[in-house]
Amino acid sequence: MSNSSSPRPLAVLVGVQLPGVSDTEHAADLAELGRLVHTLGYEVAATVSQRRDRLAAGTVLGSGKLAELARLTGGRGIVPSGAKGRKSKARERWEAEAEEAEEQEAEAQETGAEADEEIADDDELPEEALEAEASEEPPAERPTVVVVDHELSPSQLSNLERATGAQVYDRTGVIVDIFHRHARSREAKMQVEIARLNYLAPRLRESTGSRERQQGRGSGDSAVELDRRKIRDRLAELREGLAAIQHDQENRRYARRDQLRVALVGYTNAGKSSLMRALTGSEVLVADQLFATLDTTVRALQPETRPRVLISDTVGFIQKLPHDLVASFRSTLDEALEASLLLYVVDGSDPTWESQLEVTRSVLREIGAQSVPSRLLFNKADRLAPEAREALLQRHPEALVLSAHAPEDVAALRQTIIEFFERSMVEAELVIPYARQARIGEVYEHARVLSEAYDETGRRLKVRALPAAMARLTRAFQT
Ligand SMILES: Nc1nc2c(ncn2[C@@H]2O[C@H](COP(=O)(O)OP(=O)(O)OP(=O)(O)O)[C@@H](O)[C@H]2O)c(=O)[nH]1
Ligand SMILES: [Mg+2]
Repeated sequence: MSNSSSPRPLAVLVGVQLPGVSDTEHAADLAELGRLVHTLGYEVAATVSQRRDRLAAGTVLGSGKLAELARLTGGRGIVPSGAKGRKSKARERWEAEAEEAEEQEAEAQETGAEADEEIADDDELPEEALEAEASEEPPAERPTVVVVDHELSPSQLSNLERATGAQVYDRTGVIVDIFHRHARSREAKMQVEIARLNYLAPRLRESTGSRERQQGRGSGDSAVELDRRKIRDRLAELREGLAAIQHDQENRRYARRDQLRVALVGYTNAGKSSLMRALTGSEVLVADQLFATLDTTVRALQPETRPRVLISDTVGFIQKLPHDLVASFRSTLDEALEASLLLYVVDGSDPTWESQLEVTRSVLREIGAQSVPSRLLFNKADRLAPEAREALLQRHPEALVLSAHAPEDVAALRQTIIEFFERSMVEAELVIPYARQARIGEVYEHARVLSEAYDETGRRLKVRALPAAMARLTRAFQT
């Protein structure tokens, strides 16, 4: 099938430019979708884009554009159906929650109207008002996958599959699949499976339903019910397993509570793992892929400081990140919540850095991390012209502009981190009775010892530590 220059299967991107979305934003959205699709292993062969008031309720695109898309994939361009379009119902469906959609489907089955075959095209703009581009030449090999840059209802998804003859993904589906592929730890795998089952459940219902309807109504209900029960059971099992893992993690986090902690947060591919590597000398995965990192890694800042500073690398964010996925990565993000300092990593060389920063801010706001002290880092400075660098600093004079690949920049960042903690530390004297010398290690772990003296009461240490750590140490060694 594939030739040597293009060993990847081909995909077509589909985007609808809705009112209020500028050309630049629309192009950036599609470019990002292309990178997601590439991360998933496909080559983008063409893009079909249409300007519309809203997504067509039945098939996203209007009939003309749908036919154009189907020519690329080799499909028929229409949804095989005898059913009349009933727009209002279709629109309701589009807006409805998955559970509601399910009820409507049952209702439609009863009245004999196939809800998923309703196509409403009358909200399409006149042909001349459309600004559409598709790649001129259809590729020699046909794309086998269509990826739509919007969240699709189960019926839109199956309508598009029938019209194009290709496998159809929506944006969420692509992200869920990438997460599935990149999950490494047991915890991440479980989190992703929960998100995936939640995502697949309504779609599974739909496709199972239509297959069974072909076999005769009624016969399928028990099978669908069985699938649902299986999913429910599996979800319960996963949640239980996850709760146990997360309990362990909470304990580990609790043990680290007094340590100096920094979390790298930011948009996917901004360079968080690269900075993590550079700051800690660890071998975390760095890749030019979206969502390369799904697990939180915690390592000490190198060369080690006293007390040591722990750095965590976290999962990246993306615009329109499905809520379920955010929820399932909650525990990863708790790491950020408990840090004393958040480093917001932004790819300064990306023309959409502002909206990427906004996405990061809003996710962190959502989990309540907006009050954690933070520092803005514009990464990939090696790709910036001096003027671009200036422009960034003009917008954010408080930011650091740096490159994860430049050792002197990383050294400066290390210094910034150390100074941040230095400013928040307090000094005090601890007296360690001779009887409790065995616990001296705790002092060294959480504080920096400035001087030592001995007298009849014990060892007198002048130390610097964060206020909370100091309070705990003082209590621990009180006579
Ligand atoms: N030119 C340049 N490339 C960089 C820099 N930092 C990171 N990169 C590249 O950007 C890509 C993504 O880097 P990662 O460190 O994996 O990014 P991340 O933020 O951890 O991404 P996710 O884990 O996917 O969220 C890789 O190809 C890196 O080599 C930099 O300072 N300059
Ligand atoms: Mg990473």
